[in-house]
Amino acid sequence: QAQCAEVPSTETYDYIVVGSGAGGIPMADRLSEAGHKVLLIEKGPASTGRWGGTMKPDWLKDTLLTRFDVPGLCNQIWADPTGAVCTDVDQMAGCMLGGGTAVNAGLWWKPHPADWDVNFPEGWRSTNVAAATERVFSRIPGTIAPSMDGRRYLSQGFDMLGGSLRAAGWEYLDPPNAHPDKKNRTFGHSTFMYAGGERGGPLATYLVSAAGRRGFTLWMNTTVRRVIREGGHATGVEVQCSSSSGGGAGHTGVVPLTPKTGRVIISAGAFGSAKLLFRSGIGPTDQLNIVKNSTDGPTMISSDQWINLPVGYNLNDHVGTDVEIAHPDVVFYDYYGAWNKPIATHAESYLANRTGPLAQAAPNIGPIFWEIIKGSDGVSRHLQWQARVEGKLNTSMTVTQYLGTGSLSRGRMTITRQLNTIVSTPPYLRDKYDREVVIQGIVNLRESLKDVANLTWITPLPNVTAEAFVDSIPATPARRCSNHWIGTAKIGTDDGRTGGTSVVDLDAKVYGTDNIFVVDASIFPGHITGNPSAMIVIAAEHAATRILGLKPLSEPEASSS
Ligand SMILES: Cc1cc2nc3c(=O)[nH]c(=O)nc-3n(C[C@H](O)[C@H](O)[C@H](O)COP(=O)(O)OP(=O)(O)OC[C@H]3O[C@@H](n4cnc5c(N)ncnc54)[C@H](O)[C@@H]3O)c2cc1C
Repeated sequence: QAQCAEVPSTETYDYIVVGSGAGGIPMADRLSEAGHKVLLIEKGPASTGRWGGTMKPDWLKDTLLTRFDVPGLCNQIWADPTGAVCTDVDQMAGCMLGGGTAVNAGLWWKPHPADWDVNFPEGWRSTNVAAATERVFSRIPGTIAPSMDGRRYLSQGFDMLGGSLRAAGWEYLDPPNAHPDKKNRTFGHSTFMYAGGERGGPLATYLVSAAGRRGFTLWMNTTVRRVIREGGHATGVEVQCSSSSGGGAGHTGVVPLTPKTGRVIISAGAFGSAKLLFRSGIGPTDQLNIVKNSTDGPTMISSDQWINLPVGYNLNDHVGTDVEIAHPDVVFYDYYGAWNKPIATHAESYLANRTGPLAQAAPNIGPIFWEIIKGSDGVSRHLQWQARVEGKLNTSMTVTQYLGTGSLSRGRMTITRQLNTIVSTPPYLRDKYDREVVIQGIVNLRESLKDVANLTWITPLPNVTAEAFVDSIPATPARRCSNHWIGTAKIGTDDGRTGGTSVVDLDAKVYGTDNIFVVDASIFPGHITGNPSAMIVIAAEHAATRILGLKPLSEPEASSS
């Protein structure tokens, strides 16, 4: 049994960052870089080998690598999520060091300007975040050729589908991240955050520089139960050893902030951050009452101190719509089988040089292609299509359509008495023009592929209309989820306490508080073109600059609370 250490009550921190995902790691790095004393608290265990992770198949056992390091094993999260994912969330979410960036497929996109400009407020537009974007892509450039010999393996699916799109007039981008503004009838190889043939990303960059600083402390296996506050001022956080984190050593007790000037940054993900706000008495009254009636009741802040904000509303995810095609040129590779029994020469070349199919993401992802379609409401909507070589046949490709920027549907997450979060209102296709664009995207893809010799449509079948097909798939997370959850603590100038929709202000500070911030996917007001992790890291970089620029609390602040 791992030990559970008491928190030393005399040690205080300038910043406590809760959650080590795409938002939390870069935030903790920037704050420590500025000379502050920073504590990063992660509820899950170590993931990649560098940080002491241990989960691995036999063929990695004599190496430092874990399953999270090897791109070709990223899909194991679907076969065996135990110990790596959150057990208090009804969706797939990484609960370990790195959060989603430890378990995801590593797709890594420089945002289209509209990803900021359509939904984010002034101060967070594409021109405002240009410096943050630069910084992120200089630290994590991403690659379209992850194998260390620069070769792309298993490219039959890419060649067939990419070649067909090209023949239909779609433009090839080399590479896509050199042209982030070109998202209309374009395609390219997938860009991954991988580096050196391994996962890379925030765990291999920002966390490494943070960990090298004396003022930085990392606790894993430690869950933050609540932010302790007096009115709108946080004084510390209450932590407990995580029960579900594979037995690593954690901490229990109350961690104090540096008196007066200390700050808490909540970066626990779209579900985790909302949950922590609820448990800290911040959110809609119906949700806070559920917490009050749970095991948290006795320690919950009294109801006269509750801050009524629309936490949990504005939930969004890309609506995923899968189509399946088959072509005799396409060759399936058994990435799932590579867990127990990788092809020997592929395991050898990966271990020796980080080359070959196992240096690439499962299950052979790409091409990625984009289209912008205007709904009859006049709103342009961005579609990203993501192909992978798997499906009903050995020659199948499944292609997922994500509806992103411009989508108007929203849902809601709520909490249960057992303190689990649930998607109580799925955000998918509630807006009729969102549905119209999803359908039109499929019509357009069929049209683009109609002259491809020997290509067969498996789903939808040729005699099914795109409309009937889209309507036949339930608008539920089980069928439409893309694992790109955002929006539960929206950023904006319309203060949610007085009828507005926003939970945090332009500095990512929770309305009604003077030192509690939320920085992660939760603050995104609306969805974006592609997979979100790079944009979340950019948002964290930008938020860090803004937060570091705030006056210390001991000095009077013009716009506080
Ligand atoms: C299977 C999967 C595949 C994906 N593929 C891609 C992809 O290829 N490309 C891409 O861009 N995006 C992908 N995503 C999405 C992306 O990973 C997430 O959008 C991103 O990681 C979210 O960042 P975040 O900082 O908001 O939260 P997270 O990365 O989820 O981090 C939150 C962290 O907080 C911790 N935490 C939560 N509550 C507490 C608490 N109370 N106390 C302490 N710690 C806490 C969690 O354990 C977690 O580590 C994928 C997601 C999944 C699940």
